Amino acid sequence: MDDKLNAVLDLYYERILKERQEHADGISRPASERFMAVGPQTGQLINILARNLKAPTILELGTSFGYSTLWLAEAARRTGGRVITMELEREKVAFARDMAARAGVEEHIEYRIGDAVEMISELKDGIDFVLLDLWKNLYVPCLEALIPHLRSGAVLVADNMVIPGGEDARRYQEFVRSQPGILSVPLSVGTGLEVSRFLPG
Ligand SMILES: C[S@@+](CC[C@H](N)C(=O)[O-])C[C@H]1O[C@@H](n2cnc3c(N)ncnc32)[C@H](O)[C@@H]1O
Repeated sequence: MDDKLNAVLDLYYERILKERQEHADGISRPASERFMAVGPQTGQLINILARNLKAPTILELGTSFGYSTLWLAEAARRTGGRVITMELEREKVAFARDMAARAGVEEHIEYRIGDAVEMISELKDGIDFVLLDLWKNLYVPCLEALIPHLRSGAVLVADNMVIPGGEDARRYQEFVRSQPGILSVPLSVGTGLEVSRFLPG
């Protein structure tokens, strides 16, 4: 991490803490205004995992305001890879773009606006790393759409397995663990992750 990127991550972190405090105080905001960001531990973990890959194509499902994108973009910059990130809300993406430019990593990120489930099927490239962090009922349909695009050795990280957790998270864990060629474990980092690797054959 360089100073420029760290400074932007710190700005996000202030916002993340504020949002958590508002939640604890019972203040509710519409989803369109909420960052719902992964937090620094998960950010660091996805950066470590993605940095271990050679020139990876990294796919992020659920950009929101672009916090996790920065951790992934830093890994892309180091490895000669790139990040494709998908988000429904155009205004969030505009903010994410500005912050990535401030952090100096914008050239490593391609933003795609729309429904990720539909856009996955249009992917032309093989995918080496995936962060699943959109609405939880979409994790299973996203994985179904993703499997034909995964390169051997691809790593998948799914967020929010424990907080908020629930039926959708359990369904995803059962589904990913039952897929041929996928090894998968839960990890108690951040709000609870499922980390999986695609190793067919
Ligand atoms: C938990 S937030 C992502 C947080 C982000 N990964 C971070 O750590 O900064 C989930 C985001 O997924 C987006 N989303 C929900 N359904 C989607 C869909 N079908 N396609 C694309 N994005 C979607 C929401 O608009 C929301 O911004």
